[in-house]
Amino acid sequence: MKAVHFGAGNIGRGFIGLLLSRAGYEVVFSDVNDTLVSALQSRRAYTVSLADSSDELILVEGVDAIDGKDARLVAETVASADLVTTAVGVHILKHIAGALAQGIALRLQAEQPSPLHVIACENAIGGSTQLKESVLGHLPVELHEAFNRYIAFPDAAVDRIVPIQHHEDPLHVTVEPFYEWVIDRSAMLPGLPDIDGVHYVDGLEPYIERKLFTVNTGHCTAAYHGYLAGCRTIQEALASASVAAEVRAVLEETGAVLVRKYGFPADEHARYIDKILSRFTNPHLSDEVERVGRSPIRKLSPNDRLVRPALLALENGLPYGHLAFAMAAALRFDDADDAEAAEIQQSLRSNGLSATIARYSGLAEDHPIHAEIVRRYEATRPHQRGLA
Ligand SMILES: NC(=O)c1ccc[n+]([C@@H]2O[C@H](COP(=O)([O-])OP(=O)(O)OC[C@H]3O[C@@H](n4cnc5c(N)ncnc54)[C@H](O)[C@@H]3O)[C@@H](O)[C@H]2O)c1
Ligand SMILES: O=P(O)(O)OC[C@@H](O)[C@@H](O)[C@H](O)[C@H](O)CO
Repeated sequence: MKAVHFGAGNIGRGFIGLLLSRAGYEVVFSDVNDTLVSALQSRRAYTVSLADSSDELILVEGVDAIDGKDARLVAETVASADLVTTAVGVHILKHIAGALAQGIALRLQAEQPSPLHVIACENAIGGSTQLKESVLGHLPVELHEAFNRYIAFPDAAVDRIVPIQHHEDPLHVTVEPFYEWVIDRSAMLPGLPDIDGVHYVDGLEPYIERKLFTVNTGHCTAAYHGYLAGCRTIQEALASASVAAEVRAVLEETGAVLVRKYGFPADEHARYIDKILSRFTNPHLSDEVERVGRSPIRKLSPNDRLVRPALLALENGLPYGHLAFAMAAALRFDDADDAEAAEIQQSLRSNGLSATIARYSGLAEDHPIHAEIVRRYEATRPHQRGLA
């Protein structure tokens, strides 16, 4: 069995590639990073270690790589694969869609095409569905019926913290011991063998929202407030009592939404929050606030980890003030190396606070959450780097 995995980065090697290889797949990574591609091609293996007190080194063998810039080669490799997965970043999905569509078109030429599952392992609601829409846009209408019959794009939720890291060996990756990979079985075609370690569910929404609105909302809250407090890492941020209190407060807000919406038992959800906070403070990891806060435009978008739970809170008459405070801190995330952070700062200078909030969050200027973000923003100052 062959899997093509787009993105030989931290999650690609440290999570998805590892599980697929253990499940018996020959994993072919497609990446645009020449260093990673040539190292994988020459060694056909890499190592993973766990961020705990063990010194276990996991060897992942039988892997290969192709140059993701070579669309023809990517298409041919997809044409002969049993499974396609991605971990490239949700904003990159549209860039891989063309070659993926070419590969799918090649498969669909066969008299009896073999089914294919394409699973986006990104931090987004409906990542595979978004990829499917992009791929469809590259395919002629006459292929759409066969496409819908033979190609499935089940949505997924993936959870494993893998910080940016630098090792002498560019392929080695250290990952936290915890992982969770949930796939929407209801969107799958018959015949794909279960992958060990994957949790299959009928209906992904509770899983992706619980993960995104707890792990990722808590994480970016720590990153944005930590950044303002002058912290370098998430571990440092959570060592600050004021930042840790904000993170817990935001998780109480999203927790109330999740318990109301999905009926999770409150004590079970409280344990889920505690477990996540303990993962953030793993002393064997050092995770920079710039990574966790990266792409603030994406994180402030209407369907993502801050605005969506705040809207659900408002709809249900629940509090959202700490979520608004995290959004205000996101607007102060002034990382010059982050193109989205730089764009927000430019918009604040050119268009002002109110228009910038409306533009990136989708919240109209007379929306109550918009007003709360303005109030919270005005209570912090950029160079103060401390909680108001
Ligand atoms: N790191 C984590 O803790 C974590 C956990 C869960 C989910 N995620 C999600 O997984 C995704 C990847 O995150 P990551 O931390 O592994 O990032 P990463 O930067 O380490 O890896 C992304 C890889 O994609 C490659 N890439 C970029 N454009 C490409 C293209 N056109 N074709 C093929 N490859 C391309 C990059 O070269 C890089 O190797 C993101 O959506 C992220 O939100 C990350
Ligand atoms: O990858 P992002 O930018 O969506 O979010 C940054 C982190 O919160 C994220 O990568 C977490 O480490 C991960 O989602 C844990 O499962």
